[in-house]
Amino acid sequence: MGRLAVVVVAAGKGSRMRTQESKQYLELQGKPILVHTLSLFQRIDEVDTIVLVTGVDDVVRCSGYVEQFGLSKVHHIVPGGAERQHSVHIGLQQLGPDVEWVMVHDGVRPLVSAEHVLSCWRMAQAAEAAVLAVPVKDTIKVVNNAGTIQSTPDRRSLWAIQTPQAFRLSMLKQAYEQADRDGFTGTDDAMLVERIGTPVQVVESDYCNIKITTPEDLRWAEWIMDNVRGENKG
Ligand SMILES: Nc1ccn([C@@H]2O[C@H](COP(=O)(O)OP(=O)(O)OP(=O)(O)O)[C@@H](O)[C@H]2O)c(=O)n1
Ligand SMILES: C[C@](O)(CO)[C@H](O)COP(=O)(O)O
Repeated sequence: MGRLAVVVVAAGKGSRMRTQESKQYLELQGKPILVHTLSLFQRIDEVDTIVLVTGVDDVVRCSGYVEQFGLSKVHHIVPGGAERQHSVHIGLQQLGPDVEWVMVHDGVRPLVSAEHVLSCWRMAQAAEAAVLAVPVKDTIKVVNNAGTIQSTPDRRSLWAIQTPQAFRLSMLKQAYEQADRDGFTGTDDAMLVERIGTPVQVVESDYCNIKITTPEDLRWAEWIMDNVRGENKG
C-alpha cells in the first residue's frame, strides 16, 4: 500500500474571527487549535507524514509546537501563499514520489473524527478522490445583488463540503498545475479535481466537523470537544 501524507493548511489570517492572533493559534481546552488538529493526524497509524503550511512569521513557533507536543510525523513546515489554494499547492510540492495518497485538511477543523478521516481515505483508494461532507439542513436560495431570490435548488442534491479531502497525489498535483495554468482559483481542492474530469466521491461525515471561522464557533467547538469528541483533545 502506498504511503499516505496529510497537508494541513494553516496560513490564513482568520479575518472573520476578528482577533489579533490568527485563529489557528487561539486556545481550545488550553492548547492551540492547530495543535489539536495536528495531534489527531499524529495519532492515526495509517498517516506516514504531515506537511504543515503556515504563515511566514509562524514557522518558528510551529517548530516549537512540534517539539513540545511530540508531533514527530510533521516532517515539513513551510510558509504558505496568499490564498488557501496557493498554500495547498506549496504543501503538495514538499511531497516526493514515495507518497501515493494525500489528504488535505484545514488547520482550523480540529473536530473531525478519526473514523471519518479513515472512511474518506478508504473511499479515495477505491475512487481516486473523496471528500467529507454533510447534507445541508437549511433550505438554500440563490439570491442576486439586490437581495432578491432567484431560485431554490433541490436540497436533496446539496451537501456542505468539509475536509479532509483525499486524493491520489499524482492526480491532485496535475489538477493544481492545470488550475495554475488556467488562472483558476477554487475554494476547495475537489473543485480543481472536478475540472480536470476526475469524479469526486462524497463521504458522509457529521455536523461536529466544523471549520472554526467566526467568534461563536469557538464556544461551539469547546462544547463539542467536551461533550462529543473527548478523543480529539490533542
Ligand atoms: N492563504 C491561506 C488562506 C487560508 N489558509 C487555511 O485554509 C483553511 C481554511 O480557510 P479559512 O477558514 O477561510 O481561514 P482564513 O483564510 O484564515 O479565514 P478568513 O477567510 O476569515 O480570513 C484555514 O486553516 C486557513 O489557515 C491557508 O493555509 N492559506
Ligand atoms: C475547503 C473548505 O473547508 C470546504 O468547506 C472551505 O471551502 C475552505 O474555506 P474558505 O473559507 O473558502 O477558505
